[in-house]
Amino acid sequence: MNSEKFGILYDYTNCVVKLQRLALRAVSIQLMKSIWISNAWGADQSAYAFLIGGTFLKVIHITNSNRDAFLLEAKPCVMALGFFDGVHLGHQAVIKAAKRVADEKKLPLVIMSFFPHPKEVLSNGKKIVSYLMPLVDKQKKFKALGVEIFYMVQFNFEFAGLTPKQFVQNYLLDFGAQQIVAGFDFTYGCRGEGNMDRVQADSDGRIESIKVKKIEFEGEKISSTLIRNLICSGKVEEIPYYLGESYQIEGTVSLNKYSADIIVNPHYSLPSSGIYEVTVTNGRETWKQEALILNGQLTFMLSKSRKCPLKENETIRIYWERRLPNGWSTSLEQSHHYSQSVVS
Ligand SMILES: Cc1cc2nc3c(=O)[nH]c(=O)nc-3n(C[C@H](O)[C@H](O)[C@H](O)COP(=O)(O)O)c2cc1C
Ligand SMILES: Nc1ncnc2c1ncn2[C@@H]1O[C@H](COP(=O)(O)OP(=O)(O)OP(=O)(O)O)[C@@H](O)[C@H]1O
Repeated sequence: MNSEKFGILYDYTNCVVKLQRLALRAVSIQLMKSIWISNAWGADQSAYAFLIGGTFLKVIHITNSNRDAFLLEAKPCVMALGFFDGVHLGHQAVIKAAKRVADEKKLPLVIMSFFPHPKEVLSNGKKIVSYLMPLVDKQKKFKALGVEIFYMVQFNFEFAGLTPKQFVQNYLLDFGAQQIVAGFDFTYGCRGEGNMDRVQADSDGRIESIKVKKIEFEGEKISSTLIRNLICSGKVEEIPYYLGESYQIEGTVSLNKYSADIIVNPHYSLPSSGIYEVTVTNGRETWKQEALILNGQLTFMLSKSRKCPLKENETIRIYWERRLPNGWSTSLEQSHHYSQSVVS
């Protein structure tokens, strides 16, 4: 074989080998990406784009095993950090501060969060956190605040054991964080020893940090825990001061003869037993409604005077407005008459 022919053959073989390597890498990245983080709010893949109002929020579930594959795509960014259950007014202050910096620096706004809740994992499952909202609602709120990428890192004992410096190097720097933003009480790394005052040192001076001051209402720190407690004690009318809006849940309608049972979707919290005024929307109509919670079951008492807007099996959104004083038996009685007239 002359040298020219050999050269062409060599180039060709080299090219095929390179293409094969590239294809293998692409396949292995896809395989790595498809490794599913278990139990993550019912989502079914580890990376997907979430379309809201014509723009996308990229959601990426990171595990120990797929981390390296996603690193290949990481770009310089401004990153806000925390669990953010409910995306209350304190969380919004953090995300808005991060958005301002992202806009100034012309960098994408990224959130790095964790799942399951660190308290659940670190208590060995003894502490169950009753979430305020499922992932899909959190994503909508993030998107509305201008977040472009949402990393959800699997929180397990191996991750919890990272030293503060390892976390900063392997997760913040490696994922492109140039600036991080978190609240005054954000901690990271083994035993929660890292805090916002040592980010510069842990990143060898490569990440700047902004620590957002405590956001309070009437002298109390606004927190997811406080909102969970308000729900638990039925004080739903106080929630907008902390959340910025009424507490919302979603459920599916199951019509009975005299009432409607609402099967609440997973990862919402239900207020304590009692009668409440709620606003309901089914996408076609929005109306005020009395709701009864008894033994963890949510039931609507239907009004005698108006046609039932609910349809069997439809999904509705419920806004918790206020707890009503006693007198629910009267309403229930009315709903009996009402439903009878509809059914007969
Ligand atoms: C890599 C890493 C390791 C952590 N290890 C611990 C730990 O060992 N003990 C602990 O109490 N918290 C630990 N935390 C949890 C944090 O203290 C904190 O709860 C978590 O980052 C969520 O922040 P947020 O509650 O402010 O949203 C760790 C956090 C990170 C990011
Ligand atoms: N009231 C607040 N003011 C300022 N920053 C806050 C406030 N609440 C939370 N943050 C910040 O928001 C991020 C997410 O916090 P986190 O999810 O722990 O909220 P939380 O309301 O304290 O939750 P929990 O009550 O479940 O501990 C963190 O960076 C945290 O420091």
